[in-house]
Amino acid sequence: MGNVLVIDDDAAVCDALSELLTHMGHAVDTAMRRDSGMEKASSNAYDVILLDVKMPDGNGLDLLPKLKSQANDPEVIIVTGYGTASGAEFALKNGAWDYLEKKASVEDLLLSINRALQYQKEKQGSQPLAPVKRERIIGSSPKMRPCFDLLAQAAVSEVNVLITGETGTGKELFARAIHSNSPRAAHGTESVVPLKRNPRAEKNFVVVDCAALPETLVESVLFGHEKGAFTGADQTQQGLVAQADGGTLFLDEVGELPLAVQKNFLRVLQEKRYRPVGSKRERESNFRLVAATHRNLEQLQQDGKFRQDLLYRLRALTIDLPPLRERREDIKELVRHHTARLCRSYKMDSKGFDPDLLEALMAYEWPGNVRELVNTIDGMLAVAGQDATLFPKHLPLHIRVKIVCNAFKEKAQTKESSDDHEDSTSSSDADSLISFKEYRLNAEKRYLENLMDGTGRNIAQACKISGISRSRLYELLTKHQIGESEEEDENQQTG
Ligand SMILES: Nc1ncnc2c1ncn2[C@@H]1O[C@H](COP(=O)(O)OP(=O)(O)OP(=O)(O)O)[C@@H](O)[C@H]1O
Repeated sequence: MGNVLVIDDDAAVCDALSELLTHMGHAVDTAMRRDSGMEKASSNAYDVILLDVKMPDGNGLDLLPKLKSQANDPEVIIVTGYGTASGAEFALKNGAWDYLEKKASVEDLLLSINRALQYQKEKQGSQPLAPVKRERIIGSSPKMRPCFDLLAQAAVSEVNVLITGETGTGKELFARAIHSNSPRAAHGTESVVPLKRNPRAEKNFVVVDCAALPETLVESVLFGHEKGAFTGADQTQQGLVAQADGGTLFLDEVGELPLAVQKNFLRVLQEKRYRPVGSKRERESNFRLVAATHRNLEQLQQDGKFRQDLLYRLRALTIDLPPLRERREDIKELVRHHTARLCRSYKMDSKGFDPDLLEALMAYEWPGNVRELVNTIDGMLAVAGQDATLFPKHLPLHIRVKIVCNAFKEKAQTKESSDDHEDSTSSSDADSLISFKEYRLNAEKRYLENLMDGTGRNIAQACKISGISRSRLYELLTKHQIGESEEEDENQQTG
């Protein structure tokens, strides 16, 4: 029998589930708030947790990654009165066992609980997977944990793996780690074709950048060609599929593979046989496939740009890497790791970090994810030179401006919501309310002041960031009596 925790703010639901599950022989605890639920989950090893979504102290779904990162990895079943497709997607992507509506039948709920308990029992009895070599992959946040679990599973099996995630989230890093943790790396041989033909090939991990394949040469690059197969083919050439024999073929940006090639490649994937261009004979290649994309392959398939049968084949095991903004806890470790690495490679002394800088890096959204962070550190090291400590002033201007503007927006939002709150609680304050026009003017002035401070009063930069034309910006600055930099003034007068 299992240990179950019910987190639900409705006392009647807690009582009914507690009675039902206790009657079935399970040990049941209940919590009516998120914080007390989290406290209980941290100090007890539950097998299954039933989690409500709308709680008085916040959204229950936000607890999911933390609950899943508990040492015993409990199964979490979301039981909500307000089911939505996006809620269900979020829940499943974050490791929930199931997503049920409160109006579901008791039988459905019990079935889900029993299956989760059975899975937990079998998991406890099975051999744990050997820990994987992390290589240079940094990340200990709850969002990264399921990714490392899947990496471990992928390393010990031969299934095709699809790695998804925004640009710069570490897809290639994961693909390399799957290969180097697999038996294929241990038995790896040097590629027969000189590595300079494919600088990203190491041992028998072979990278195919589908976005960079010239359309007319795709087949030849992948499958090779015979001498004289086409104009310019003055010697027989081995393709990347042949190079990956005995190893791993990494199809990066697989969404860009031309439709015509997708059909051929599917056959190669199924049969592990290919025919070089101009050859009558088929050859064998025992490669293992790992593919990656930042695009939505399902959408591409619906738009007729990606074959459904290939999609089904590719995603036997999918690892979805989270964007950096969803795992900000990892930023400090990433900064330390990459700064130390870059300093070593530039033969520089290592750097210290001003606490304000780390805070600023944690506050930024990082649309280019870890790659953008690494490039930013690289740029900061160049600007800092021999300075022993990195400060926010070493950050690129566009990042400093974004951080300042975001902070301002947040402040404005907090103020707005506290104003709303005051409106709803106090009608006697009506005298102090201002017109919408006045409110908008104040907000406009605050935005401009912030923009000018953030850009160091640089008009060109301010226009670029705000999207406001130069003449309109001058007009607004004059209206609100805000000064721009003298240098810009002079340029304007002489220009
Ligand atoms: N978890 C991580 N730990 C340490 N470094 C990372 C991590 N994720 C990404 N990086 C670094 O970020 C950069 C980009 O990583 P990578 O090329 O693997 O991303 P990607 O998702 O394949 O990008 P793209 O979709 O643009 O090809 C590399 O310098 C890599 O070392």
